[in-house]
Amino acid sequence: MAGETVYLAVALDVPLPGLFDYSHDRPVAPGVRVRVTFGRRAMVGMVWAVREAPGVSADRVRPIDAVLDDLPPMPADWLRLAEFAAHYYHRPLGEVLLPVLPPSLRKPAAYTGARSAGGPVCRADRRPGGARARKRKDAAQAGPVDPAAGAAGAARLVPDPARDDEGPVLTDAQVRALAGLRDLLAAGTGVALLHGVTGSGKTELYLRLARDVLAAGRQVLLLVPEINLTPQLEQSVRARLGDRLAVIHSRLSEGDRLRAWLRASRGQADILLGTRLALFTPLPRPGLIVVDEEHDASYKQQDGLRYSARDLAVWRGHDLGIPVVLGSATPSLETWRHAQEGDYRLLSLPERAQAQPLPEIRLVDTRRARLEQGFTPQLLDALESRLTQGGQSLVFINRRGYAPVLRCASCAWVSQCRRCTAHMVLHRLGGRHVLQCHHCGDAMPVPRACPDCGDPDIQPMGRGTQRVEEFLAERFPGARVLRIDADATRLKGSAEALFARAHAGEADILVGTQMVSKGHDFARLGLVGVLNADAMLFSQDFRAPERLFAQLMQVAGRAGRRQGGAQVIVQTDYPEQTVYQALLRHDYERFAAHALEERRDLGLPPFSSQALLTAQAVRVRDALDFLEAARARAGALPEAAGVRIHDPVPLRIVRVARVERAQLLFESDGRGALHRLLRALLPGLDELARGAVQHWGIEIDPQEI
Ligand SMILES: Nc1ncnc2c1ncn2[C@@H]1O[C@H](COP(=O)(O)OP(=O)(O)OP(=O)(O)O)[C@@H](O)[C@H]1O
Ligand SMILES: [Zn+2]
Repeated sequence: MAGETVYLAVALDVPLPGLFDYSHDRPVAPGVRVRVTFGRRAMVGMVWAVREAPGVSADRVRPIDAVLDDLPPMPADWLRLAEFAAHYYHRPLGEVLLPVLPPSLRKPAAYTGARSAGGPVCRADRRPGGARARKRKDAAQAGPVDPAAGAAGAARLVPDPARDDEGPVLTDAQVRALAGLRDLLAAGTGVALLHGVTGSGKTELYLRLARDVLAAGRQVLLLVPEINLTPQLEQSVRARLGDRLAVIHSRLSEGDRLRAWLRASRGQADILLGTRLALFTPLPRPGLIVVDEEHDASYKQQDGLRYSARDLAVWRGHDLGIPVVLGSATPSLETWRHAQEGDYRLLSLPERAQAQPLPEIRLVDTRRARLEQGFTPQLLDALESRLTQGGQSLVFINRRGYAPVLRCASCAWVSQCRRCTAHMVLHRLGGRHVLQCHHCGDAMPVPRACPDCGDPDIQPMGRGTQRVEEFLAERFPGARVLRIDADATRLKGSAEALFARAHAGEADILVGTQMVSKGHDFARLGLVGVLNADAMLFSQDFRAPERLFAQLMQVAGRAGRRQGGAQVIVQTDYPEQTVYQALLRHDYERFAAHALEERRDLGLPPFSSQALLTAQAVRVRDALDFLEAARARAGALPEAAGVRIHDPVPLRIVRVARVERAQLLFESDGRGALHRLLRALLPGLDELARGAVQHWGIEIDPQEI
């Protein structure tokens, strides 16, 4: 074969549609990476197909620079997943295939130069603990080989049977749910929603099910929403299922990420635990996908390919013919509806596993209260009495920094970002205060006096985690107050360290944002206080109540997991709102029924499908004009039948880093009509966007509107 020119259709991560033709002297299998020159840049691309003739004239086709044969071709099912994602999210293939690989596999520089040593894969394999060393270790650790499971050729490993009785005696509800999950395994396909209240032992069931899958010689993909939840789960998995585990998330070093990816994709790891990006790891023996806290917004990628890892997990499971388990105390309404309609099998854990009752919830009406730094006397009293009893408390406020805005007492000046339509947030940094914009990252010192009128009396308004921390430390001098938020955990390793201290009981009062609200199992936590929940109540986003309810249920669920008598105090101006009334009764179903009815009346998801066209320009007028033109063009297409096209509107925070943004919402009752319209519309939009529009993009199933 060598010598004959073939043409390779190569996917590249460039913002241009289509594939790019290169030539080579022999065919290269789809799914193999190649190094090519694009314009003047060296890039890593992926071969998608071999063609007999190029799509452009042959003398313009360049040869590829090198075939990167340090890995076998990406497997067919992985290529199908990427192809589906590209198609569904309306993106060029190259913008899916390459960004989802570990970074070192898509950097041309990693393969050139004397020190590349044959590329990152070879380097990883040569390291102590790399593949070769691993192989020996794995062989030594592995249990007996199960001859019956060897159908696919590979030697299948059975976990050590002695581990079988580990773990608690299951509750009746767990036994029933586990039987349901095992039915799914036996059937080899299907989606289950494991709806279990906080602390009901969902994790325990994932572990039991994973054991079955491992025993059959298959791999488990276990997705969690947040990096901070991986250490806790990693520990349980190792303790119960052994060390054939790989962990993937975005905070790993490139080397660690590549090694974990290699171990999973070579079948050396039986369990892959990770955040959303782990979904795109090839698995040679997949047997089960679990998506824990499936409702969590972190499963949605918010830039580049705006995919939902939860939705793609369901697709991948179906494509592979393996079961998918979605777990949550507060399922997304999309998932809940699937379960109601019978598309997903609903399995419920209505009670906590350790016979602890759910915490008592109190709504404290802040309209009539005398507040001290945002705290009602009821909450302060409750904190006080927990302190005396030696219990731990959590004050939850979803706002980081010291205060959301600085204001002049005598004129109208407020700390406004120069580059965004947003306030600059006051932060304490070391011993000083600075102003920071949460949208563009701009920072500036706090002015000594009002820049407009010169009055030195400028005051912080409202409060964030830092101010709450400061207040509590003053108010309760003996208490150890520990703040956990994005600022406190910025340094590598600091999140682990802070959570370890919280878990070890080295804090009496935790102050935290949503980071602390999910998944954690703090042993002594008996009181949760919620400040400022109302901020989310009246957002224009139709999903705001759903998110607020889920967040409150989650944070409430941190309390009293090991001891009774736990309490949750939610301060609100609107105790009569449905969200709070349902929360009071821990009643997800009531909330979901109410919210679904509203969505049905308004034709909103899950009763319709949505897509959002966004545009950016220096002036919002230009973005709006473009969207208006797109709207007119879309409306004139025959595919527009059955699709509702809304009016273009500026984003709520219209300007970020001197760029103004607007959006146009498409909605239809059926998914098909919406996608047909987009497929007809999108290819022509670049032409409309010429001139003032800097960027436009399409987002399918947007989560924030
Ligand atoms: N059958 C059981 N008997 C006793 N304890 C159990 C049982 N099942 C689980 N547990 C324990 O109960 C606690 C809560 O379980 P787990 O973390 O699995 O709940 P969860 O439903 O995942 O909670 P959340 O949704 O709040 O994260 C854990 O400490 C777990 O070890
Ligand atoms: Zn800004």
